[in-house]
Amino acid sequence: MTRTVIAQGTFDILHPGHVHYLEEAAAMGDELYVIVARSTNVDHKKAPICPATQRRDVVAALESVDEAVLGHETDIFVPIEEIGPDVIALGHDQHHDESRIDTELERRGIDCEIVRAGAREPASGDELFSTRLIVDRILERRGE
Ligand SMILES: Cc1cc2nc3c(=O)[nH]c(=O)nc-3n(C[C@H](O)[C@H](O)[C@H](O)COP(=O)(O)O)c2cc1C
Ligand SMILES: Nc1ncnc2c1ncn2[C@@H]1O[C@H](COP(=O)(O)OP(=O)(O)OP(=O)(O)O)[C@@H](O)[C@H]1O
Repeated sequence: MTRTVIAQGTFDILHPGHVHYLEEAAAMGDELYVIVARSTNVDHKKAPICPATQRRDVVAALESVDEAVLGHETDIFVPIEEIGPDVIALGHDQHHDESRIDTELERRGIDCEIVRAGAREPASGDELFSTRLIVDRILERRGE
């Protein structure tokens, strides 16, 4: 019986933190689907720089990822219903409330575990494991 895992996020400018999260998510099952957030749904921080199609394509190229899909425009549970995962892997710092997701999964009759992944060990030297920090450094170095 194949154990299907779903991971999700913005994945704007890919970095080792993303790779770590997706490798951890992949290790939770046999196949990993990644839902890439639509730019319009990223409302809890600055909008992504790269379009969703580009962000999906880069995530899809990662070895740990079996399939990357564009998220639904308005109902984030549609891809969950379509894929029917055994596990939803949340990122170590993702703002989602597990109990709220759990309640909605139950309401929709979706039987699926929610597991939070761990953080990548802190960056060493001048490595940046955060899209926001990468953008900040670009602005700083390019003199904006
Ligand atoms: C269970 C689940 C399903 C999601 N499905 C979608 C979706 O269908 N469409 C979408 O645009 N975003 C989807 N998202 C992503 C959220 O919209 C949110 O933007 C994303 O979690 C951003 O997290 P980040 O700040 O870690 O990048 C989903 C998130 C979760 C937890
Ligand atoms: N350093 C990290 N260690 C482990 N997981 C990470 C790390 N950075 C991001 N992730 C995970 O990758 C997923 C997508 O995160 P997101 O696209 O928001 O990247 P981000 O670098 O955290 O963005 P930002 O820095 O702009 O908030 C989330 O589940 C997040 O928890």
